[in-house]
Amino acid sequence: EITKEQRALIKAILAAYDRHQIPQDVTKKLLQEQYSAEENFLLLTEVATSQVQVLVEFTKNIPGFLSLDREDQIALLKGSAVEAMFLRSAQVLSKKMPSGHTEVLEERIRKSGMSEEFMTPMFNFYKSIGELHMTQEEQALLTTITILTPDRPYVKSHEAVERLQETMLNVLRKLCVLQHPQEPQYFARLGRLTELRTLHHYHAEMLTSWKTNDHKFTPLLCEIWDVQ
Ligand SMILES: CC(C)c1onc(-c2c(Cl)cccc2Cl)c1COc1ccc(-c2ccc3c(C(=O)O)c[nH]c3c2)cc1
Repeated sequence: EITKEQRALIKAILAAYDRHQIPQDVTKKLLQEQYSAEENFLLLTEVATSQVQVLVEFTKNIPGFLSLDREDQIALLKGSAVEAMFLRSAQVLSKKMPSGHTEVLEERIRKSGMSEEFMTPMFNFYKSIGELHMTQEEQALLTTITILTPDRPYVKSHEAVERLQETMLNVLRKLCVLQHPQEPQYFARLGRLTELRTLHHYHAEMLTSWKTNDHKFTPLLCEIWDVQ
């Protein structure tokens, strides 16, 4: 029994999630011919930069986000960007996004100069996300919940963020029961995505390994990931 307010919340978040997508002219570049490690890294950097811009716009539309302390808004974005991008790229790689050019994206990630040790956990995560068959609402809510994680570095008003996240978790819990009646454990399985945290940790090492091989990031990625 989802309340009227909760239904309005889902509608607002889903609308924002659908409205803020990477422009076609950026994702189309993934289809171009060159497949060198350098070319793949450059393309992924461009797509990631565009994805961060889209993420910032989406976050501004999360009801309640803009009423948080300004510095906390930045801390939440910086702390969640990698995890939100794992979720988004997972949706693309599990063939949910026709615009994602799934095979090409996977190929470029595998051949972008990232060390082998990150491939296995990363693609295992992609596989487990694919098996969840999340609806668009669940994807949007899960991304929102990831962004509203209170225990990110430098977040000051922990409780304010926790209250917002709790509101979203309550909605997602009810939605899962409604949308996956045959699987009462579904919401708990979504919780298993705490793997996201370990991927976040791997990612920091990935960045260092790319950096040591003199890979350049864009100013926006440097700012959000505190590199260089
Ligand atoms: C700086 C680069 C080298 C990097 O560093 N770590 C990661 C990285 C990696 Cl390699 C994996 C997971 C997370 C990150 Cl940040 C990346 C590349 O990150 C991304 C981010 C986002 C997409 C992505 C999103 C949406 C769509 C989409 C649609 O919406 O229609 C269609 N195609 C999409 C592609 C791909 C790659």
